[in-house]
Amino acid sequence: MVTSSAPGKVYLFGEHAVVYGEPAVPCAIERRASVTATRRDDEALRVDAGDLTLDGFTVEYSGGTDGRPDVDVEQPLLEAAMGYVNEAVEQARDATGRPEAGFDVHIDSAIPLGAGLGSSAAVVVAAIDAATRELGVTLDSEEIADRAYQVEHAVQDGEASRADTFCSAMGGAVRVEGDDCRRLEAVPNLPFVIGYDGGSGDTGALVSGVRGLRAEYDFAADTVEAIGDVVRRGEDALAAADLDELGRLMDFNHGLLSALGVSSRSLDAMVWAARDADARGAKLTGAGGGGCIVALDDTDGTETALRYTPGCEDAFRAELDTEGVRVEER
Ligand SMILES: Nc1ncnc2c1ncn2[C@@H]1O[C@H](COP(=O)(O)OP(=O)(O)OP(=O)(O)O)[C@@H](O)[C@H]1O
Ligand SMILES: C[C@@](O)(CCO)CC(=O)[O-]
Ligand SMILES: [Mg+2]
Repeated sequence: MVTSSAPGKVYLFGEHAVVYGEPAVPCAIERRASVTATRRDDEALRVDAGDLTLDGFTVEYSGGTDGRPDVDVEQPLLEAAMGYVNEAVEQARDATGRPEAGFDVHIDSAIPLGAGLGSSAAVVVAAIDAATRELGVTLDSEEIADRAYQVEHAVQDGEASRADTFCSAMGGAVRVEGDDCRRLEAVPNLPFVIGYDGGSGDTGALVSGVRGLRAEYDFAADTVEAIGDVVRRGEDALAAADLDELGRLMDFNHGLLSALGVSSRSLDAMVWAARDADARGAKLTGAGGGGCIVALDDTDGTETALRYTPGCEDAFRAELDTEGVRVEER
């Protein structure tokens, strides 16, 4: 039995545009998904994902395909929900040359699902690490990041960047531009405050929406490029530890994401609550549609304001997590 964990993330800048080759800067946060993998005697995969729906469910895959959950969930919904774990186990089998290996997988996560905090990447990264170690193979973080990216790419129908998975595997603040992924060193203290509307967005559908707009309208393609420009300016502000400029650029980034149709009423309400509370800046994080915003504020103002904002279900401070994937127990 091996338990590994990996962090979620917020985007300081650049989600969506990163899918089209613009740079992005995601930052790992101290909220983790833990995955325990235990080798089985047969080839089956049994997944126990207590956080997956309101009640959670357990599903057993015999030979990887025809499993049924122990609650009444429709097959397409089940496949959508199980896709990430299934593919992560396939990657572990491939990496170890053990296509027949069966596992009991238990997932325990403090990252809300589909809310822009990278729950899918964290689960996939932790699952690949735990399952490969359980088979006696230790992959380095870069290989885990790469294999986790293959999973997101497959499950999201080819609509994924390396950003979430690289950030979760490596930890810290990272910069991703196409296949070029690196950790940013000497990052200033970033006072992140997160607002969560209790909802979620469908990453694949939101990415497809942006792809469609970009193909249809030149100005939407220009908007994607403008996000890239914001990120490049943001990197300078980050290097200069200029939090006011970072905040202004986050505000701008939110406006551009909003133009691309990936914000929502509650995300906008939380962004405005943060701005009214004198946050240095605020934007949605991740795919959008619902879920979380991230603000920069070193005072308690934004957190307090978010608590009183209709539509905001939870507000909390998030520390940068400098550690990526790690073993918790074996
Ligand atoms: N605790 C969990 N247990 C099992 N599966 C999980 C868990 N957390 C996330 N997942 C998988 O990840 C999916 C959500 O991924 P999705 O990419 O839509 O959102 P996200 O990663 O949270 O947000 P974003 O990609 O915008 O940062 C879930 O539907 C599920 O398949
Ligand atoms: C929307 C997106 O840019 C971030 C989702 O967290 C998609 C991706 O990069 O794969
Ligand atoms: Mg995701």
